[in-house]
Amino acid sequence: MTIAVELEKVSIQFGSFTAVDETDLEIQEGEFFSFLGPSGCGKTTLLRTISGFTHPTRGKVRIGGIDMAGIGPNKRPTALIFQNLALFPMMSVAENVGYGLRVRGVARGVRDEKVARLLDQVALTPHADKKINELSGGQKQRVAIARALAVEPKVLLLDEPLSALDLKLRQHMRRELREIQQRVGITFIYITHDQGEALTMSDRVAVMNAGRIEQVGDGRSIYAQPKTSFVASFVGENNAIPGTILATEGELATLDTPLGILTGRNPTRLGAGGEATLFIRPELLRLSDGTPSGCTIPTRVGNAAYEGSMTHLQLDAAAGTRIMASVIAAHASAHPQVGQPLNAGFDPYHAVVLAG
Ligand SMILES: Nc1ncnc2c1ncn2[C@@H]1O[C@H](COP(=O)(O)OP(=O)(O)OP(=O)(O)O)[C@@H](O)[C@H]1O
Repeated sequence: MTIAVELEKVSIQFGSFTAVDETDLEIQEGEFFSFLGPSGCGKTTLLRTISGFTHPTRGKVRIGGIDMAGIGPNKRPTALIFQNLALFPMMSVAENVGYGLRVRGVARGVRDEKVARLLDQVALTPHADKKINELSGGQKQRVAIARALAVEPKVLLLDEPLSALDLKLRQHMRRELREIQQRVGITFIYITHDQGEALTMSDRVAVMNAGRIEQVGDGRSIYAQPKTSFVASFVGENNAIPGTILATEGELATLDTPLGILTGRNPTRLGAGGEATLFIRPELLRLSDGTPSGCTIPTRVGNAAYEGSMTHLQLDAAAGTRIMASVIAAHASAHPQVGQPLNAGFDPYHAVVLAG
């Protein structure tokens, strides 16, 4: 595989504040790659650095193997789509898409042909003559993408482009963006604080926290095999139970916690004696009024919220700890009485023990 974008020990400082800290990363050609992280973690700063609007304080950015130091945004093989899209309201859809070609002096005939092909790729051919304010939110997104693709970037950078849309349209556009990316086959780099967006669209996701990438992987491994406490808590719902490691054996670590002695996988090979947190996903708890096999946390039902297909239970455990459990609503254990005692059990291989 060929590397489209490479960051080598990139640090970006604003005065004494470090927005991005010694980051190494390789993004492959044709990959849909997302940066996921909370507000202020440095996602936009990294994207602006790849596009050339911000310069690294230290380290190198390479695109297509070429060091981008001293190369301005207009000279890079990248295009950036902003959150507000920045479309030209007085121009038609076709004029917007052809704008970049017109300013580059591309001849009319060539331009028209290319605009027609791009409109077809983003399914806007019937809307070519409309003005921007005659379009829906999703159609405007597609105009912005076609306009960016017109100048044939090798890498398309997208800065939270769906955040202004309502939930239904956002979910629809996730599929559309992914389909457009697969059709045109170039690298998409996408930033978002919405984990659903990142996990559903991307080949790989980088989870960022406070200027550092904590983990890179496909959606499944980020969700099921978090490598840090931050990733375990930030991506998806999780129960976090702090404790002290009593013993380790093979892949497993056993913790002394306020909720009892609990065991989980120990992927980072933490040693006995240290403080750690055991994470167990709400949907991986088995609820029973008997004694389930594996680890058991005694609880009482605090609250049950029915949400269509799933029921979300809040369970009160020892030491004022609240445990979340999600059960398929059709399942018998999804309808307990408030105050009823229930044991929440789990298979130790479904839980993970991480530092912090
Ligand atoms: N030009 C600047 N001068 C000073 N500090 C800046 C500048 N640009 C960004 N920062 C700081 O760098 C940090 C990272 O900002 P950045 O915009 O990259 O975050 P983000 O992860 O994209 O957040 P959001 O999701 O809110 O857009 C923030 O603390 C921000 O205040």
